[in-house]
Amino acid sequence: MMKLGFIGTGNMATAMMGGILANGLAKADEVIGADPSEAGRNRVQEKYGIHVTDDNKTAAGQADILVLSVKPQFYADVIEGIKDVITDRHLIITIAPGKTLAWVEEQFGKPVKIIRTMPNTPAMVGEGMTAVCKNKYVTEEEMEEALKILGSFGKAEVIPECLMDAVVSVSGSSPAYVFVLIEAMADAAVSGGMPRAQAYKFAAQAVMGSAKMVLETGKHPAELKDMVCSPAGTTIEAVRVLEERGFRSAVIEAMKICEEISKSL
Ligand SMILES: NC(=O)C1=CN([C@@H]2O[C@H](COP(=O)(O)OP(=O)(O)OC[C@H]3O[C@@H](n4cnc5c(N)ncnc54)[C@H](O)[C@@H]3O)[C@@H](O)[C@H]2O)C=CC1
Ligand SMILES: O=C(O)[C@@H]1CCC=N1
Repeated sequence: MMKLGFIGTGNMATAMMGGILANGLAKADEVIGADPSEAGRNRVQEKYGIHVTDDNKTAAGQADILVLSVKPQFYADVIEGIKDVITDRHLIITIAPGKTLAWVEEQFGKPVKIIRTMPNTPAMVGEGMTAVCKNKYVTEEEMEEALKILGSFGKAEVIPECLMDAVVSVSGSSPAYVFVLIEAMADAAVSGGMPRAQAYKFAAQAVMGSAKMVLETGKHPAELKDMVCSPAGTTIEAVRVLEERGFRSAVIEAMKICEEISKSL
């Protein structure tokens, strides 16, 4: 069995580990996480029983597949610190926005197998969406192996690298916009008299069901919207106000900023 390492055991690493361990793609004993923060290390150790260390080199040396799960700002320093122990045995998985295959390769300063991905936190509940691309040193078999691991916590799809910034916006960051939407919907339901806990459940289930309809019916979202809007009914009035307040444009403009920031990192 391959050993799996994580440099940085924060939110995204924790979400990925959860799916990988729950689906038996690795045993806790085969996973090691490195993090300078004691609280961060304790969290994953208590939750999953994996090995932890405060030394990135130790984790990198032991791992066959190594996920760089730190913020993009720390990538250069982290790579500088581990590159000596990285060999042609290693498969490096990146999850940072903006960090291209070419840039990461250059930081290592030698031929290294790199798979660039963009996951999202719904990985925590097995409903992640991960975009994947690779550099020329990664074989098709290694890519298959990586897709199995990344597919253990949701959907994983190969895309051309030039789409990665759009992916950051549409699936990497988008859970945050959806959480804001759910929170706002629940606030309105509370204002209508519903207890808060129940309001979150109703709002979240409606969002999940709507997403499932898009994925499973193959119908255009506009057609699905029209099916909800009864003539002279309640929904079309809600849609009218959303359009008047620029809901659609707010989403698009927010996502374009997100994409731009990703490009600049
Ligand atoms: N949170 C999300 O929804 C997503 C995050 N990402 C990417 O995942 C990466 C990690 O993000 P999060 O987990 O959200 O951040 P986080 O802040 O939760 O976790 C980062 C972890 O890295 C540790 N760390 C800091 N310096 C380190 C070093 N020199 N060596 C080892 N560990 C170090 C921190 O102590 C922290 O535990 C980022 O590149 C982010 O862009 C990608 C997709 C989604
Ligand atoms: O906010 C961020 O920078 C990361 C990348 C995608 C989701 N979270």
